[in-house]
Amino acid sequence: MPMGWWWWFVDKGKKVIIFFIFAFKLSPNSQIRVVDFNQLYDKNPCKTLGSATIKIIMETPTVGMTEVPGRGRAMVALRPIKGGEIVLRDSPILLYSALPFHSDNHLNNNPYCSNCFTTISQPPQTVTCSTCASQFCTLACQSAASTTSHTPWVCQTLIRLRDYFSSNRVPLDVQIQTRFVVSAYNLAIVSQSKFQTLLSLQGSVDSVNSVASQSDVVSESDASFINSVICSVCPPLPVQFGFSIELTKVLLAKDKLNAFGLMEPFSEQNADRSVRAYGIYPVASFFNHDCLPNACRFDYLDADKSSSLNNNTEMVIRMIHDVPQGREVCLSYFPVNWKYSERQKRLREDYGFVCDCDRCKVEAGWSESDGDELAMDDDEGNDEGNEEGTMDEDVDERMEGEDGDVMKGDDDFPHAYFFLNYMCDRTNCWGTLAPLPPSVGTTSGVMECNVCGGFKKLDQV
Ligand SMILES: C[S@@+](CC[C@H](N)C(=O)[O-])C[C@H]1O[C@@H](n2cnc3c(N)ncnc32)[C@H](O)[C@@H]1O
Repeated sequence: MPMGWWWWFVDKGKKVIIFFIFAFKLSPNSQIRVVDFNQLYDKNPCKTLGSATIKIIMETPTVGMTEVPGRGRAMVALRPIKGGEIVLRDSPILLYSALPFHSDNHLNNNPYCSNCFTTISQPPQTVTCSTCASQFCTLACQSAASTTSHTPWVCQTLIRLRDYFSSNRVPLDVQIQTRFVVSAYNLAIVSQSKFQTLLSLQGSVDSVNSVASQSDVVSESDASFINSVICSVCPPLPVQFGFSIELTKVLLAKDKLNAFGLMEPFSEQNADRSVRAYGIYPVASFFNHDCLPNACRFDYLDADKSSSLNNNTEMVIRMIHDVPQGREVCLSYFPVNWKYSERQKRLREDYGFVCDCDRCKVEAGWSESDGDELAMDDDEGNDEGNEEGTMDEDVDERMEGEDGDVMKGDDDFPHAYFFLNYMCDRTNCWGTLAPLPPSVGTTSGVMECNVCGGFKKLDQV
């Protein structure tokens, strides 16, 4: 609940000065918005202040965290929520590149800012670190990074790791995990409180091991390898951070269960869009999975950064449709058109649970070929473009039957409604559609795709 105090006093008998101090014990999605500087002007004793009256609105929290047996922490609707309503804006405590180390110095191979991961395809825009040659989108971003994601320790570490990985062939997933561990230890250097937040997220080596097959748990040998590379190659970490193989393994488990994949820019020509960066979003991490989600996430990495109001790394979670109070709000951890066996495999091996959502209950009774009508693997049956096992909701997976033949009879396929209404049908997209935020009490008539960013009117859907 919000608690507020305010004081006012008269300055030389003419001006009234008011101070507000608020203390909060709120769910993380609550916001204060300064909405109107003048609205109270005529009704308020602050009249003599003219335009200095500020109205502060506390938005009622839409979701709150609770424990759900068998599912751990979960986000639940605290009141009826409309389709399109924003239930969370979350900033990352940690972002790291999903590209190999050798790509770092070449804008053609790695056209993303090393700090905020916006696309910087125009060389004149680029700012280059004079020590390690990492690229940044602006001086301001580089300057912000120097005390957060790109400290002197990271800068020196990158130089050495690029050298190391250019002369040793190491699989991409291990390079990406190494980037994560470096970012996580750097987080311990720059912010103990954020590091503790990272440690408080779901994920221990045991929890992943419990259901997953042995081949897919946080690999003991990968963790040892990454640990030894960081010990032997990187500048030493301050002793008090307790750098150890055990901590490295725990961190990798947190990453596996909680990292969100942030995708490359969408293009209809590119069926193999992959991840540009991963992010740990501490509150968004509390959303559980459902194979027919009622909310989806949007990111705006390539949004115009010229306005100081635009925080391009913020994640926005919006409702896909209305839900009643008390309903759990869930995301899908991967594109919703994946077939039953793929979804079960991913959730079991990477997230350590067996999904028994309503959709899985129905599809469990289908034959494999029924599932094929909904989703398609690549030729080897792999989950193309989504090999990192993290919450890559946006990864492209094509749904078979593009001409509209995906729908089975209603009895076999009760969730047909979801696919018709909330899945984008643009070539190579297959994102999820959610209404734009509603204006007072009404759902907006325009749907936005969380992958291609396209808009559709509800009556076109
Ligand atoms: C990103 S976390 C979600 C928040 C988590 N429940 C917590 O307590 O912090 C992912 C983990 O939540 C649990 N989880 C998510 N969706 C679930 C579901 N549908 N059924 C059971 N467990 C689920 C699994 O343990 C999974 O590894």
